[in-house]
Amino acid sequence: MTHRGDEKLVLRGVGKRFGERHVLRDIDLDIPAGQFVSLIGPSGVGKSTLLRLVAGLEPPSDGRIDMLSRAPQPDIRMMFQEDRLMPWRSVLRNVTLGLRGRDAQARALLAAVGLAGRENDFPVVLSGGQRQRVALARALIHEPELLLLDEPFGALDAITRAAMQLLLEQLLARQPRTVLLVTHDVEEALMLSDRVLLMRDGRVARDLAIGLERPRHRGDPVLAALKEELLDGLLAAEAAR
Ligand SMILES: Nc1ncnc2c1ncn2[C@@H]1O[C@H](COP(=O)(O)OP(=O)(O)OP(=O)(O)O)[C@@H](O)[C@H]1O
Repeated sequence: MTHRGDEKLVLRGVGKRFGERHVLRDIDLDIPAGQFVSLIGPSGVGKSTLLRLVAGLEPPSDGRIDMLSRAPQPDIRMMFQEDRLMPWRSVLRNVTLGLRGRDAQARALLAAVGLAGRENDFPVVLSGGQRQRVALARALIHEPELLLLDEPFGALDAITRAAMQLLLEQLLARQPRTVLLVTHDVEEALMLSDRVLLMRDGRVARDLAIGLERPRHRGDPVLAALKEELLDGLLAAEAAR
């Protein structure tokens, strides 16, 4: 489905309970088309749970989540810390999984993620960063209205991680998508996001607009000040657990 620019993700009074445990509460959010939003917060605060609710993998206990779109069935794709590729399928066949007649598009996407010439390789011979590139191509070939990223670069070394952040930024500049990213890395959130949500005690405690120009520079003093502010917020949220 082509990105039309008029979709919107809306959450109203969303809560989630697992038995007695109230993990998420009172989440109200409006995320317009093309916005890149990061979710940060202490471990166990409910970031992944929120992503799973938005993906429709689990129902909320309270409230509602709507993807307002002209598409009858908006496409939502998810990417995880593990690549979740099929080891018995080639790189190309992982990207075209469930699709027919899209080889040319898959090859072009693999070239865009830096894997030209690796189409016939199997995941086992790729590095962790390369496998995440395939996972990214596999998500993007569907031209999703919404891309849900659950710490997709969390298992990568710092340099590969920075390269993946840059790649994601470049791909999104060419083909904007609405993105929800869960990350523990405050700098990653600041490099990529239009908006950072800091979660605390199952709620959105801070909703910070990041108005920095792109491409962004890690040494930018405004970014450094925002980083400090978010780290302080994270530490306070951690202390309140
Ligand atoms: N299916 C489930 N059944 C019971 N409890 C669950 C379930 N899924 C998540 N939880 C609980 O909900 C809370 C939030 O988990 P979640 O994975 O969303 O946190 P998170 O913020 O993503 O944490 P992390 O940063 O460590 O990945 C945790 O206490 C977790 O144990």
